[in-house]
Amino acid sequence: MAIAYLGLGTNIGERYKNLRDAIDLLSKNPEITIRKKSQIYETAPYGKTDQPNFLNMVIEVETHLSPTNLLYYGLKVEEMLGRVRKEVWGPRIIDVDVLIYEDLELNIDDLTVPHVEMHKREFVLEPFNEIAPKVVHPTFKKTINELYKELKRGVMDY
Ligand SMILES: Nc1ncnc2c1ncn2[C@@H]1O[C@H](COP(=O)(O)OP(=O)(O)OP(=O)(O)O)[C@@H](O)[C@H]1O
Ligand SMILES: Nc1nc2c(c(=O)[nH]1)N=C(CO)CN2
Repeated sequence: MAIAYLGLGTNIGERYKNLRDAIDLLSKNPEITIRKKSQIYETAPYGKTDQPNFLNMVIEVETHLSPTNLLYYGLKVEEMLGRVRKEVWGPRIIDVDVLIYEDLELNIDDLTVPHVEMHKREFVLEPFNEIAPKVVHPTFKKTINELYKELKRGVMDY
């Protein structure tokens, strides 16, 4: 049994429903138990800025799935909700990212854990900090709360 954190994001269609549906599908998998859910945050688009605002949240799950199978199930949820991949960082019905999986650092074909960009993204760190401020980022050896505060202060240099 492992603890993992997933980031959810949506900026097309019925955004609240998209999050509800994604959580529903995640919890329908017998290998996944949702333990905590952050609030839903309305966030300005990061990276590619000429697109609608996002709703973002972070959830804590307990799972028997391996990191790769958790990723694949997240991709399946994206597919079931009708996401069509068009452009990197572009608009999406739902995005499911594996942020952290236990204290693992993995860099394999389809999966990099911790998520490579997570420490630079307020839309990830703010909800993550709400539900799990003490979780340690395995690469930087800093807590989510420390990373969040650093990002807010603008002192990140990695
Ligand atoms: N930790 C991870 N979580 C989710 N996807 C990952 C992760 N690491 C690598 N990937 C790969 O990235 C691909 C996701 O591409 P996607 O189109 O969702 O990127 P994006 O959402 O536009 O950008 P970002 O991943 O920076 O949020 C997946 O097919 C998956 O194989
Ligand atoms: N606010 C916000 N901006 C983004 C998001 C997101 O989920 N929220 N996802 C992106 C690609 O993964 C790119 N930019």
